[in-house]
Amino acid sequence: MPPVLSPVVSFAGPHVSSNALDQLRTALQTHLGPRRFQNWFGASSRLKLDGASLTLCVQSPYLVKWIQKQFEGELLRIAAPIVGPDVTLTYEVGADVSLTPLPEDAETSSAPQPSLSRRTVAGPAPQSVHGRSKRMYSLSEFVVGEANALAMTGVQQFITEPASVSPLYLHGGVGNGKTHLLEGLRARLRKECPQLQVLLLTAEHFCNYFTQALSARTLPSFRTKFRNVDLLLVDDVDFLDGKKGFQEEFLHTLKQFEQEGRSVAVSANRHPRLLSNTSDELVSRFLSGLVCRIESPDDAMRREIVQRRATRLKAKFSTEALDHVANRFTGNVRELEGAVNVLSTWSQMTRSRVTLQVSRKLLGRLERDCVRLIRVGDIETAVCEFFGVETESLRSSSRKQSLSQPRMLAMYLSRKLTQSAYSEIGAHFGGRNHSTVMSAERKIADQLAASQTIRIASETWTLQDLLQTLEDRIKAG
Ligand SMILES: Nc1ncnc2c1ncn2[C@@H]1O[C@H](COP(=O)(O)OP(=O)(O)OP(=O)(O)O)[C@@H](O)[C@H]1O
Repeated sequence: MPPVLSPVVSFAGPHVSSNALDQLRTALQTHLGPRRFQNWFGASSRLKLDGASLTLCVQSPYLVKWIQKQFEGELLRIAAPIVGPDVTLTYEVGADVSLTPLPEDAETSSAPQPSLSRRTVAGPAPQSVHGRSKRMYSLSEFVVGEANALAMTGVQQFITEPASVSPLYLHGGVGNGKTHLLEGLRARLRKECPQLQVLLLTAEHFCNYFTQALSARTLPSFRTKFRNVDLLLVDDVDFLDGKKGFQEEFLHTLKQFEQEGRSVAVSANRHPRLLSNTSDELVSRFLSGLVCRIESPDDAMRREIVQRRATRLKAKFSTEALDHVANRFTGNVRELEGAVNVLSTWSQMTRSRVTLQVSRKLLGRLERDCVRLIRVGDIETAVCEFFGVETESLRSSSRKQSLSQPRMLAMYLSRKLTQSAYSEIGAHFGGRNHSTVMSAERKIADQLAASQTIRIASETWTLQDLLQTLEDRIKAG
């Protein structure tokens, strides 16, 4: 809760004295605390007073919006006893206000940093194994298509009006751009509004800081440091799943941000409802903002990503080679980029253009070396976990719908994601024959065509979403 405002200065009457502005600044500082005051009303903006009319000069329209939301009410309340009850507030943009630039924010160590004293903190280790600084992602480099359009819109909304979508929850499979979006978001915020204190860190780092504060008995200062940031971005919040103590602390942080009108964006590898070992309270907080799913990129997006990366690496690809790479690595963007790296390195080494033939040969080797084989057992495990059923039950002869539907889905996915024959799949799921598997495959295809929905616990899923979620989890291992 913000401190209760005491009328530090008495009403100055209609003739505002020249030091009214000083009184107002002092009162603001007392109310906001020196750090926030300095940040928003120090060198970065200028207050002018003419009679009862107060003007705040700031550098960008973005800042006006932000200050209106965050401080206008407080500012007028504080100003009233000093300037008079008729006080009005207007804004001036583009005045000669000097903005104090933020220090470079990248943490230079991969180890969790015990101190949060920087204005912004990059969470995951931003160094490569070679010790060079990691490239920071930007939103302009992010290829947008149907698979991630909602997430990108959510991010843009967070930039213009964070509170309207907070907490923003981005989720999707491995390597499909969640970290890229959060880093891009931070970079854009810093550019648009350098005063904003934006903290980006992984959930794992959050836990490390918390553990350290606990053992050093510095919990109050740990919490105060979080209180000082305007926007909190947390990558990989699924890390908290099953970690009760950390969840409580994170929930406490979210609540505090909410109470103070500050905003949070997070990313995770799955939908909040699939965080099965996360408290209901935290899940419902995640659900209360904007939840956006990021899917694997479609053909056109993959092609665009390959093209851009090849250009960035100054490698020449034939059109057929570009298509070949884009069609070969469909699972996630990280793998796609890895493939382009291999071909670009070859191109530089040989000073030659990457042709279809070269691409086939090199990627054929790469795939043999790295493609993870999915087994029917992996699919079974994922389906059982998702539906909360035991393996024995799934394999049993029971025809209860609560078992037959997940069993049919597991069979359908086994056909789709493995090379196993109908008879092998049938044998795996309780010694059933091949025609049972064929019939399961047909039924699920029909249900998909009919856009059927399925109810799991209290949640209704479209079959398509459910299958995609299961696929992502299986592929992620
Ligand atoms: N739509 C996209 N456009 C351009 N590059 C992308 C896109 N999606 C992902 N990438 C790139 O793919 C790589 C992996 O992305 P990123 O690290 O953001 O994935 P992630 O979803 O956070 O994965 P993880 O779940 O493993 O943390 C990065 O190099 C990123 O720049």
